[in-house]
Amino acid sequence: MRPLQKEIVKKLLVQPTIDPEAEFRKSVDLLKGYMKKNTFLKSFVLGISGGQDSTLVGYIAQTAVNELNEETNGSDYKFVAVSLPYGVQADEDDRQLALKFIKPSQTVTVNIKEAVDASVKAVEEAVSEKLSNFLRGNVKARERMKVQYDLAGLYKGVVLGTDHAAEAITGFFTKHGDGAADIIPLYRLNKRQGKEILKFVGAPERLYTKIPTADLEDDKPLLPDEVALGVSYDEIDDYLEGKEIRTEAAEIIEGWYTKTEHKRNEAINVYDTWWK
Ligand SMILES: NC(=O)c1ccc[n+]([C@@H]2O[C@H](COP(=O)([O-])OP(=O)(O)OC[C@H]3O[C@@H](n4cnc5c(N)ncnc54)[C@H](O)[C@@H]3O)[C@@H](O)[C@H]2O)c1
Ligand SMILES: Nc1ncnc2c1ncn2[C@@H]1O[C@H](COP(=O)(O)O)[C@@H](O)[C@H]1O
Ligand SMILES: O=P(O)(O)OP(=O)(O)O
Ligand SMILES: [Mg+2]
Repeated sequence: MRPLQKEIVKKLLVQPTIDPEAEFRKSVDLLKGYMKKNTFLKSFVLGISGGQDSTLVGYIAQTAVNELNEETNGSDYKFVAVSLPYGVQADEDDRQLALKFIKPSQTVTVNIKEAVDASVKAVEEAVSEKLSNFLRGNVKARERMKVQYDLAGLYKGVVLGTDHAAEAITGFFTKHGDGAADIIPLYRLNKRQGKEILKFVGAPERLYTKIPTADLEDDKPLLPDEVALGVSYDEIDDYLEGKEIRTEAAEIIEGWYTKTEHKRNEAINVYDTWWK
């Protein structure tokens, strides 16, 4: 293994192979255990995009809620699935399929378009400059984060995140946007391991064979993550499993990893040395 690869694999805790049933149970039990320990909490909140990762975390959350309600002979716990389109979402049918599969306790839809456009307009007017489509994309991700925290406050909940090893390694998330959450049940898994679990729980194939997209840029609708990153998830997954991959691909991954180190750390203070 390359020296940095060794370090990354150790840090991100990815196993070369998984038992999907055991890993599914681990994530469900994490959520249940956290609720039992923090008795004030009664709900999980998560944005459902119609993509692979939110389908999986949503299903894990609903399973945890169903089991908690069964075990307590009640209906106190709920999973709040949040649809957060910017205007009309191109892959809305996938979101509907994901919701049909998850069967969430509650669904909330908040169209973020007005809030995002108002925020962008205020900043542009203040600085007399335009924000690029890329920067506007990050405003969308942060607005989605804000709405999820509004709902968590309202429903005595925690916000779930979909970050996993294949996103963490590349820093492929908006800082304090989709990167902000209270619990991240997929941490330790790569992209193909998430697929394996979705297959195990019987999710519609379309949702785990779908091309991953952040879908944030107005001028590049449904832009595949792999195009934005310049490397495939297959290669990222192989790298995370400790396998040898093309040198060019390894260099791209390590370039993202190094550039985004700040996203995997708390805000920098005088005692920090990792950045030196
Ligand atoms: N279409 C797409 O696929 C698409 C579009 C937009 C964003 N994204 C995703 O969102 C991510 C967001 O982009 P981003 O990373 O440019 O924005 P970001 O807002 O997540 O991170 C950039 C911010 O981090 C801080 N920062 C940058 N370098 C730093 C450093 N060395 N030390 C400390 N702080 C630092 C700065 O505040 C900077 O504005 C992209 O990498 C991608 O994952 C995807
Ligand atoms: N359109 C969306 N509606 C609800 N939630 C969304 C939407 N787009 C993204 N999300 C949430 O953000 C994460 C990260 O998405 P990436 O595709 O990995 O960038 C996603 O899992 C949803 O929870
Ligand atoms: O986070 P999601 O659910 O949007 O999945 P993907 O990253 O595969 O688009
Ligand atoms: Mg997505």
